[in-house]
Amino acid sequence: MGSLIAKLFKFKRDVNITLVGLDASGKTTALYKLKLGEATATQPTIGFNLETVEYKNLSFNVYDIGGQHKLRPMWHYYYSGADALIYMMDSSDLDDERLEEARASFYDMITSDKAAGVPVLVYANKQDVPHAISPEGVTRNLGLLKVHDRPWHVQGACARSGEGLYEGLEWLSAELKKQKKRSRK
Ligand SMILES: Nc1nc2c(ncn2[C@@H]2O[C@H](COP(=O)(O)OP(=O)(O)OP(=O)(O)O)[C@@H](O)[C@H]2O)c(=O)[nH]1
Ligand SMILES: [Mg+2]
Repeated sequence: MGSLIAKLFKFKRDVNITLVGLDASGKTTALYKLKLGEATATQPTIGFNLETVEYKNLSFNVYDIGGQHKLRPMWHYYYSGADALIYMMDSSDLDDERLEEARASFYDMITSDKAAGVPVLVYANKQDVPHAISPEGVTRNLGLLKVHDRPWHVQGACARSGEGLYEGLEWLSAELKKQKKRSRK
């Protein structure tokens, strides 16, 4: 009955998404591309942005958290209550130190007990830049092949043009649907 009413009135299910990643990886660009359909000029985020992005029957409340070094200790406050996590990776940044920082911050995220087991979507962003690391390379670099305690997916993307952003949300919505079905059993 509940689902019939939801269908009739097209009720949307709210899901909370926490979006993190190193500074300048493209989080805010992606958020506003999804929200407004255009690439907006961004400033480094101090604190967070919150926007709701409608996709199919879901309302994604996306918390986009600033990624500068001094802000990263704040990320974990936004993990509790998250239905899914998105990690934004700047695939064009081939600097060894930055790759290590990305790996370390990703590891902190997936070992946080505040969002244990929730699906993780990684955007391998900036695929438009020549020599960007491929989604397979990002998978290896972040150590995802060792992650077995949750569903994960790496999606190649270009936040400026929007390429790949909705494909990522498509994967997330399918995962969230599966989880909902499992929780009803
Ligand atoms: N070439 C290219 N540039 C991008 C892409 N996505 C974002 N950028 C650029 O990367 C820069 C940083 O983007 P932001 O969206 O502000 O990065 P952020 O992750 O929100 O950064 P913080 O708020 O500091 O954590 C901007 O100049 C964007 O235009 C992309 O897919 N390709
Ligand atoms: Mg930002």
